[in-house]
Amino acid sequence: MSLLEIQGLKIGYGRGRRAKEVVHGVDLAVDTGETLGLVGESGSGKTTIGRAVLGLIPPLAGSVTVAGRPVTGSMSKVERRAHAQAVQVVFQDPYTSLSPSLTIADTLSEPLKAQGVGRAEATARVNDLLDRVRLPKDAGSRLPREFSGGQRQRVAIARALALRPKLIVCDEPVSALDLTTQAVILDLLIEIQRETGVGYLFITHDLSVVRHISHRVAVMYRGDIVEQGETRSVTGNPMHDYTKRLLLASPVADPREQRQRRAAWLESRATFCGGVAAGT
Ligand SMILES: Nc1ncnc2c1ncn2[C@@H]1O[C@H](COP(=O)(O)OP(=O)(O)OP(=O)(O)O)[C@@H](O)[C@H]1O
Repeated sequence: MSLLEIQGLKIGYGRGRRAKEVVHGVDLAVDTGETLGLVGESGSGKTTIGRAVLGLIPPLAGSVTVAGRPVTGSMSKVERRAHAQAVQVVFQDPYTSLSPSLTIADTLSEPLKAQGVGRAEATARVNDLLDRVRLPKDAGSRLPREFSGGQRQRVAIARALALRPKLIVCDEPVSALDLTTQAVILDLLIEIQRETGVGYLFITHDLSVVRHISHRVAVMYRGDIVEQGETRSVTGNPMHDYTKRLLLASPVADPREQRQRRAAWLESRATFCGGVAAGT
């Protein structure tokens, strides 16, 4: 059994006549030590799936299991606690995801204390976490505002690692960073995965990020997975028209190839689904 298993997952928002299904029966899996890139345009349902994995939205149908334990809306307190230990999250915005009034050490020790870890062990683990994300030890006594976006994202990663989770939902964790910092943070996540065996459900709209970090990729379009497989094969030989469009929209270093892609993308925009694809 995979670390994360999602089967026939349907999710909707609203009630009664306002009810709207936005995820239409999705199957996904992530193994220990693996990164699955969940890619698709804005509004396709990626974050909604991430929230279901975190146990924040009950599904309309289907199932989510993490390390063999079902994630449901009716988990007991003990089950929720075990789930919070097994699955953590890193969000997109390093400027709003950290409490501005807590020192970095307090930010990192908070989840440890909530799980009953004693003060001395918490201090040792905070130092270890700072080391793991390559922040200096004296970072612990400082506040988030004293750090750059990339450094704050290191803190957010350290906080996610504090409880030694099996799985981390990474929801656009590098989208707010400049390109160089993006690459550094992605390399850090890869290194942490090699050291700890953590699995990542890596949500992004950016295929170049997926290429960098994901072993496999699942492409979402309007609430459905339209294609999934090994990253190399999906990005090298896409089968679905929507994946082809995403690839054309993904930036490349060579300016000439970039111009050709832009022209092809504009052409595909006119023809794909009669030009009505959302968010383009
Ligand atoms: N709390 C909510 N209430 C009602 N509808 C919602 C809610 N959250 C999301 N939606 C809708 O669900 C659909 C999927 O949204 P979701 O945020 O999962 O997409 P996404 O692929 O993560 O997009 P983005 O990349 O912009 O975050 C969208 O149509 C969105 O408007």
